[in-house]
Formats: sequence, structure tokens, C-alpha cells
Amino acid sequence: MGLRDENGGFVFDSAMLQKQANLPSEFLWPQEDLVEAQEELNEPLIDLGGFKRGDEVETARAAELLSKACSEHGFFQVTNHGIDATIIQAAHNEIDTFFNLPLDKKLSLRKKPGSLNANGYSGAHAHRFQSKLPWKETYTLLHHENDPSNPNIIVDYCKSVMGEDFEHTGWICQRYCNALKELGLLITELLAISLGVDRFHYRNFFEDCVSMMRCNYYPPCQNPGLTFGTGPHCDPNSLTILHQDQVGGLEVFSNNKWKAIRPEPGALVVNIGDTFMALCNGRYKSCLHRAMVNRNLERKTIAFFLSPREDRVVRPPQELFSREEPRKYPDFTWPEFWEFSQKHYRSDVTTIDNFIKWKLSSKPSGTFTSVA
Ligand SMILES: C=C1C[C@]23C[C@H]1CC[C@H]2[C@]1(C)CCC[C@@](C)(C(=O)O)[C@H]1[C@@H]3C(=O)O
Ligand SMILES: O=C(O)CCC(=O)C(=O)O
Ligand SMILES: [Fe+2]
Repeated sequence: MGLRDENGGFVFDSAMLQKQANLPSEFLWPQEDLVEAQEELNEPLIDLGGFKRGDEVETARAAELLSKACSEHGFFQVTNHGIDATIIQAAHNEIDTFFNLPLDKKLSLRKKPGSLNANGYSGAHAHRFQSKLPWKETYTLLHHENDPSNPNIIVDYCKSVMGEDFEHTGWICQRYCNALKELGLLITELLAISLGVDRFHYRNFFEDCVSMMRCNYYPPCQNPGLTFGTGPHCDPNSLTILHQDQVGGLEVFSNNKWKAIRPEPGALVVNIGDTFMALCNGRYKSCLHRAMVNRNLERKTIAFFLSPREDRVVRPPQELFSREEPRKYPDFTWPEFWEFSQKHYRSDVTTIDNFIKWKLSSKPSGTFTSVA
């Protein structure tokens, strides 16, 4: 029995828990989920350098690699992505400082459950779940640039909620997110090219996107075979761009097997989420993945989740559906799907289909035209 908060929730005291020989029962996952990966995923390492320079041959090559990976499992890594190594390092330094704060301070910055993209700290998501807890602390920062009166939303949040001392942290995370959003938009162009649709179709759609920076700290765990850092899930959002340190732990379920994604120095891991799967009429996959924990080493990752602006209608471009290839998903918006995925406990491969079933059955008029 560990520490409890004022609501009886488990308190994730990582400094103490990583020394503990026995895992608290809240962190135990079912035996059948705990199968170990025996091989690595063959995801491509896509060099964005040529595409960025406008080299047509290199662009076609990158688009082909992208198309193959996204049709198979939805995971790839990018190099020459243009995100300065110093800003990545600076973000990691700020995150280290944050996770090293006293537990009380972190608890005072807890995420408020239930609101879309809420900012703040979470220890093992214990405020939301009671069992199958993930062995991690997270810190989430909402990023969007829709509001011209407040272009530096992260700086403002850090200063006003965390305190004036965190202004610098705010600027670093703001710069990180601004750069990652630009990279996300660039990747949407390559995705469009690879799908044979107008190059700017998705860029225009995501120009005013809402995004989220999620910092993950996975402390060492003396029973790494019994729990997960992040349990098996599909990302409900559109695109995820992950920076992982060199420890390793990210795994993908592809061709009925768990496969590890090897950390590549300087690369970023990108994956397709459920909402992009709907935006390309199911041509590209959103795939089950998870993060393992390590017996001796702590692991840190920064996930950047890109999602459409709240009122944008998620619908594939005309070129991607026809009488022969009908629409797989009706129109929906990100907040509707997000709310459903939160109620569904954890997002997996069935979430988007269940959401569509629920949406069509709860609104009899909500049928959709499946052909052009
Ligand atoms: C919109 C989101 C919900 C989650 C964070 C982003 C994208 C992925 C989701 C998540 C990571 C899937 C696994 C479970 C989860 C609770 C987590 O472990 O963090 C999910 C996120 C969340 O609901 O906060
Ligand atoms: O930290 C990782 O390796 C993966 C995290 C992840 O999949 C997520 O946050 O959605
Ligand atoms: Fe994920």
C-alpha cells in the first residue's frame, strides 16, 4: 500500500518506488499483455533533407518509403528534420528540472481531468485510473497558435501557473512546440504527396491545429516484466512526433508480433494516429504500440501530438474515396472523438470503430454518404 492523496488516489513517489523490490498491485498488468518483443521493427529512416531542398528524386524516394511504412504499420523515423539538437537538449534539461521538483510541488501542478488537452502533471495517471497504472510521470503542455492575442501560450501558462521562475522553461517549451508544429506540417505535405492528393491539402487542414507536448519520465523499475511505462494503445490524435532518448523501450504491434523501435541518435519517431487514418480513408494505419520500462535506467521521451482545430470536420479528400473504395468513417470532429476515447478507458485498435458505431447509432440522422 503506497502513499494516498486527499481523494484516496495512488501517489506516484518515483524516488521511493524505484527502490522498492515489490511492485504495488496497482501497476500489475495481465500476464497475456506482457509478452516480450523478440525482434525490431523494420521502420524506415526517412531523410527529409532532399524533400526540404525541393529535390524531386529524393522527394519521390521519401514518399515511397513513407507510403510503404504507413500502409504496413504507420511508424517511421525522420532525420535531417531541421529541429536543432540544441533545442531538443534544452527541452530535455527543462523537463529534468521539472521532474526533479519536490513531489508536493508537482502534485500542486496536477492535470485537471476531463477537459480536452488539459495542462499539467500526472503521476502514473492515478487521478484517472485505479488499476493497470503506467509506470511514469507525465507533464503536458497545450500548444496552439490560433489566438493572435496570445501567441506564447506556453510561456504564459508556465509563468502564471508554475511561477515566474518558470518563464525560461516556458520559452524553451514554446520554441520546441513551434518548431515541432512546423515539422508536423512539413510531414503532412509528404504524406499528401505519398497519397497522391494535393500537396497542401493536409497542411491547410492542420495550419491552425491544436497540439500538445507530453513529457514522459519513466523511472527505473525493479520488476520491469510486470508492468508498462505506457500500456498498449493507439494514438487517437492525428500525428505523433516522438523524441526518445537512447535507452529504448518503444514497441509496436505489427504482423501479430511486438517489435522494438531502436533509438536512432538525432532521429524523431513519427506515427499515424486514428484521426489521420480517418483523414486518408484508412489507407494508412494507426497501430498499437507501448513503452516498456527498464530495470536500471530511467527513460525520457517527449511526445508531440497534433490534432485538428476543434471545429474542423475530419473527412478524407475526394481523391481517396469512390464507389470502389467507399468512405470508411463518417464526418466527425476531434473533440467528439477525444471525449469518446477518454470514456473508453484506453484507446486501442477498436476505439475508432466503436466511436463510429456509437456516433451512428446515437444520432439516427447521422448516416453518411460513403461515395463521392
Ligand atoms: C489525446 C491523447 C490521449 C493520450 C495522450 C494523447 C495521445 C495518446 C493517448 C494515450 C497516451 C494513450 C495511452 C493511455 C494514455 C492515458 C496515457 O498513457 O498517457 C493516453 C493519453 C491520455 O489520455 O492522456
Ligand atoms: O514514450 C514512449 O516511448 C511512447 C509514448 C506514447 O506512445 C504516447 O505517449 O502516446
Ligand atoms: Fe502513443
